[in-house]
Amino acid sequence: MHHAPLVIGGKTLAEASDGIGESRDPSTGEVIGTFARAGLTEVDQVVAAARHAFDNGPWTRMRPFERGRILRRIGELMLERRDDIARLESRDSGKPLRDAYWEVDCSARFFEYYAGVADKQHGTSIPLGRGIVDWTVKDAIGVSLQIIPWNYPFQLIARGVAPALTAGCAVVIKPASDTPLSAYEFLKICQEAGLPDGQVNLVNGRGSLIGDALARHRGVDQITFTGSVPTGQRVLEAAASHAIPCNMELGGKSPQILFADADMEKALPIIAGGFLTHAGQVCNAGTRLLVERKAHDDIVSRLHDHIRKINIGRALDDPDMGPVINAGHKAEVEGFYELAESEGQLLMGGNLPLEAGLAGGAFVRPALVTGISNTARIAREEVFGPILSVIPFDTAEEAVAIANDSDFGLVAGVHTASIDHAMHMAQDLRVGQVWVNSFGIGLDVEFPFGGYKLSGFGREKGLEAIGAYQQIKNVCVRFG
Ligand SMILES: NC(=O)C1=CN([C@@H]2O[C@H](COP(=O)(O)OP(=O)(O)OC[C@H]3O[C@@H](n4cnc5c(N)ncnc54)[C@H](O)[C@@H]3O)[C@@H](O)[C@H]2O)C=CC1
Repeated sequence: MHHAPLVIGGKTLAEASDGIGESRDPSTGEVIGTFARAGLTEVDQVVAAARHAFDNGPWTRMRPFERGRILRRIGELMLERRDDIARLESRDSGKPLRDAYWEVDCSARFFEYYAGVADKQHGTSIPLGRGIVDWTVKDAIGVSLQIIPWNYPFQLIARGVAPALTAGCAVVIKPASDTPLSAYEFLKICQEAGLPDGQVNLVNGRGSLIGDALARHRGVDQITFTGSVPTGQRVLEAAASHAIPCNMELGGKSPQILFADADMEKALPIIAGGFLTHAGQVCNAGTRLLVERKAHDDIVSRLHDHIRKINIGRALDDPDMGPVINAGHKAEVEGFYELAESEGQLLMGGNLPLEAGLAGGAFVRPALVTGISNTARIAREEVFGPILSVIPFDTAEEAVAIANDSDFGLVAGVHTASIDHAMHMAQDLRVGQVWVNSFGIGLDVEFPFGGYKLSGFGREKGLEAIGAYQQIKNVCVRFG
């Protein structure tokens, strides 16, 4: 049985003021770990520890290449422990084992990548004429609060913490209570790699209690949040109470646009992966399939054949699709199936695992919805489950109009053999990222990621992410 303590200023605290929480395996419903649940007392302590590390600790004063060496070591240690971390993450979050391995590998890539840019954070020199020298420096912003959701807990910690440390920040991590376990593995790796005490701190606990108190805390200088739109809006209100900047990575209802000229054999697994990965519990899941009308019946029949064969099972057995995060979320997803049935035709797939031991799991079946338009609720609301809304279009202009007719704007996929269609879509789609004949390429940490509209603002990943953790200071010197 795992236990995740708090880690505050380098000290490990097995107990906390809000008691002990339990974490369940979504594949079986069984308790697999416990965690110390922080309350308001620990909120003050953890912010004080991070502030102390930032204001007085060695990290911000270290030469950037030395910081880079420690960051690189964190990535190496992740890869050395990938088996243990992946198995823990697979059980705690319910994602198939190979996806959990991907999550660890991707986390290591974040640290490798930002280790390499730690010593390349140059300012600029601004010409103002003789007798004046003006330049900018990139200062660390201070204490960064990282509020983490339950779908990719280990990877989303790495995605935010690596650039924050690269910039010289101190960090407080607040994981989601459904997946509290792997964050402690991350903290242990940081300590072993030689990260100074207090530079990264961990507090598990209730979002509405400590998440809110942390976001309002005057000792916090910046917030990176990934999660739902309503919670993100609450975090923004808390941040506004002391006017600090935020990176917001919220939800999506991302379109995949399929033209009849696309290579259907190649497009099919990409479209299916786009809405089935981690049982659809991915912010950038491609859950709206906009299909050129003449290809509609063919792709629906191919997709239905595909999802019929989906093998659903216990995450550690590495099935095609594992469970959703918990029984409450399963009920929500099933509510969306009822909605879909009332709005269009629901085509189900997959075999539910009914053998003994899996009956307590939060399993749902993958589904397609046809016979709807883009005004249907099922085509507009984020389900966070494996359900694909299929909507026909006749022209490229109509495809763009339907794709953009959404509250969200995270990513889009385009499947076509025509360079004109691809370029037209890339120019006109109001989303943060356009994939052509693909929908994700693996360990993609190098390019920026983030949304338009209700999908949020700010960019994660790539060189763009570091800016969130820096202040630009201008220095102007007159001489002579
Ligand atoms: N964009 C994404 O990647 C994700 C989106 N979601 C969406 O959110 C829905 C609900 O999932 P939840 O786990 O309830 O997500 P949530 O958005 O409520 O929680 C995300 C994080 O925020 C924390 N939190 C909750 N209330 C807070 C508050 N008032 N102040 C500060 N932090 C707070 C939570 O403890 C967790 O760490 C999902 O069904 C899905 O639609 C969930 C996870 C990831």
